[in-house]
Amino acid sequence: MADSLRAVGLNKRYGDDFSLRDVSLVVPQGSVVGFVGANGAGKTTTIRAVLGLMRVDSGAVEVFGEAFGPQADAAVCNRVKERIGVVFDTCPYAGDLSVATVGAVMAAAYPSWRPDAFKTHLQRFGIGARKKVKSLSRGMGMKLQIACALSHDPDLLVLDEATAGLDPIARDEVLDMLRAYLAADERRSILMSSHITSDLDKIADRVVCIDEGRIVFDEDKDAICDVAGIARCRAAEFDRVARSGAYADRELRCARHAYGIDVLVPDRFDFARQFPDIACDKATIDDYMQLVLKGEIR
Ligand SMILES: Nc1ncnc2c1ncn2[C@@H]1O[C@H](COP(=O)(O)OP(=O)(O)OP(=O)(O)O)[C@@H](O)[C@H]1O
Repeated sequence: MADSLRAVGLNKRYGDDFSLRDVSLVVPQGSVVGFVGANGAGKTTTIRAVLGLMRVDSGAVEVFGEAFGPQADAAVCNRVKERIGVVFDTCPYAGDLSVATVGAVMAAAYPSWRPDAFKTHLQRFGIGARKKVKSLSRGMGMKLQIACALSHDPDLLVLDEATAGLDPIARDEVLDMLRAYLAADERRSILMSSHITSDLDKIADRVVCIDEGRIVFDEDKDAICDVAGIARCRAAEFDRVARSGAYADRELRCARHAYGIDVLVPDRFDFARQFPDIACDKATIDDYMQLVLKGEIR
């Protein structure tokens, strides 16, 4: 299938403090791409860049195969924008608006707006239509944004920390809604940034990690959560693994603890065959990120 979103070589400099450096990102149709990274790594900046909400110094973005962004054809961009649902980490609607008025504003902006779907999502989230935006808690504000984003049947959802501020039950409910959204049309796709990597574990197909404005890995989720492993070594075992010739120079990442050394290995099944006496657990996205970003290289 084609790509819903393709960003190539994005560069953006914010003074001397921060730059996006050659950021490329692809969201294939029918897939969920999780976007992770530490605070200040550049996730929101990248998302704003791909949504055309800021000018980049160089690079290109295509959405649904069309050039997209401040430099692209305005009519094309407006058409494309109608097919994107966006949720930011803070509620963007004016505080004095009622929830019903937010719905009316969305209906005017999106020809594909479905009032019945909006009503259903609000009911599911327990948000009263008469409530003022300013009276909503942070979690309710996020739910309102999610209800809005899903009610115009977008082909691409871009979620920046959309589950932040939601309790675990609400997060699971949102993940269910996202699964239903995807199941309704196989071409739909999602780009979602999150610090709650257990959510991405449940829904993502790929995980892209950014650090200090650069993409540091772009991996199949199963390669991280099913295939990769964390070997729990003692010092002598780690030496044996590192000298075995099974791994290239600088291929292993490790973290030393008082009780031993955790080593990220790319394939835990292969590791178990070669070193059956050393325990090797599944990796989580958090383990993988920590070791790739902060691990000692061996
Ligand atoms: N308009 C701006 N002007 C100058 N610097 C900015 C601007 N917007 C963001 N930055 C800087 O860019 C860097 C990346 O910020 P960004 O919001 O993209 O990070 P993030 O990965 O989304 O972080 P978090 O997880 O904390 O939300 C930060 O150092 C931030 O201070």
